[in-house]
Amino acid sequence: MSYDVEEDEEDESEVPRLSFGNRLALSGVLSSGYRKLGMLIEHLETRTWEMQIMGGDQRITADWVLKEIDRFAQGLGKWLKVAGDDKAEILQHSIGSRPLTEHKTMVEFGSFVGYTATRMGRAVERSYEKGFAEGSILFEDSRLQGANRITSMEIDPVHACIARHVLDMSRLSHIVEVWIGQVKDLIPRLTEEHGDMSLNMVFMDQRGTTFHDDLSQLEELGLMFPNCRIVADNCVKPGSPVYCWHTTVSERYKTTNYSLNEFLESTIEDWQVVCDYLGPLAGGHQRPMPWEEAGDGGEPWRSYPIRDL
Ligand SMILES: C[S@@+](CC[C@H](N)C(=O)[O-])C[C@H]1O[C@@H](n2cnc3c(N)ncnc32)[C@H](O)[C@@H]1O
Repeated sequence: MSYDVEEDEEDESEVPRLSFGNRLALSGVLSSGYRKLGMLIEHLETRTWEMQIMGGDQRITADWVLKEIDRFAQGLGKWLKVAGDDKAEILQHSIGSRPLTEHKTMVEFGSFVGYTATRMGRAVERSYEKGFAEGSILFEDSRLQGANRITSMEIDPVHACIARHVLDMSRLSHIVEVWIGQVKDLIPRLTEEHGDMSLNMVFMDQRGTTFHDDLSQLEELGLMFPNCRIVADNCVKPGSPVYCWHTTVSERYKTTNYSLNEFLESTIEDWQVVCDYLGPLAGGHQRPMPWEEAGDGGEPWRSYPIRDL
């Protein structure tokens, strides 16, 4: 198909030639990963439009958006690296187990398309509805007086824009905010915006090899309230060995390592590591990092048998 602009006889050299034929229009510029995300948005927009013309506007909810993303991901070549299926169950339970006391917030590291951000936002919204109906949550508390209840951090601006759009579609933008940047640079902003000990839930889903550094920054800045729940995904695939070692041996954490299947992949095993932070004064001395403990003559720490944790 060609979209050549008709040639203008007066000034031929100045006429821009817009042609898909010569591949000017983005093809080759977008990676296949981004193209798949474009297809996801197209799927969601088309399904939304279909619902609207059928008069089902009120059925477009966060749960519906999550189901549509699941449906899209089941298509051939459309798998998405999101925490769905069994992984979502653990996350959902963790959110439900943390009370929404005033001035407590939750954070996600790695938004991607906003799938878990939507799940977390919906879980919080459900708690508001329940708490407001029972009278245990005041309406003003539910909005934290203007501040968001969940912050999701994302390094890739394209992913961040998609996540914001998905949250808008799910009508959860008043609960979840997406911040663009690297987790390590954005963590200090949590202290500025929400204050010390403001976190009661953390979902780690960025890059496994940085989990332990990001966790120690949270500890150093005193951001986690005692009993803060930390759920870390993809701990075996691609893997976060130092984080698994630290959370398992440190006396500051009560940790359970769950073995489960990857989203929509019944033959691929992965771990979600769930810890409760017991507070800065918990336990005796802090154990050194594995490479410090192994020393020069010791067994290289990389050969530490992760399955013995
Ligand atoms: C596995 S995906 C997150 C999936 C999402 N939590 C879900 O389940 O719907 C990982 C995301 O983390 C982002 N990411 C990786 N390293 C990061 C970092 N250091 N800071 C912020 N985002 C990061 C990636 O761009 C990617 O979008």
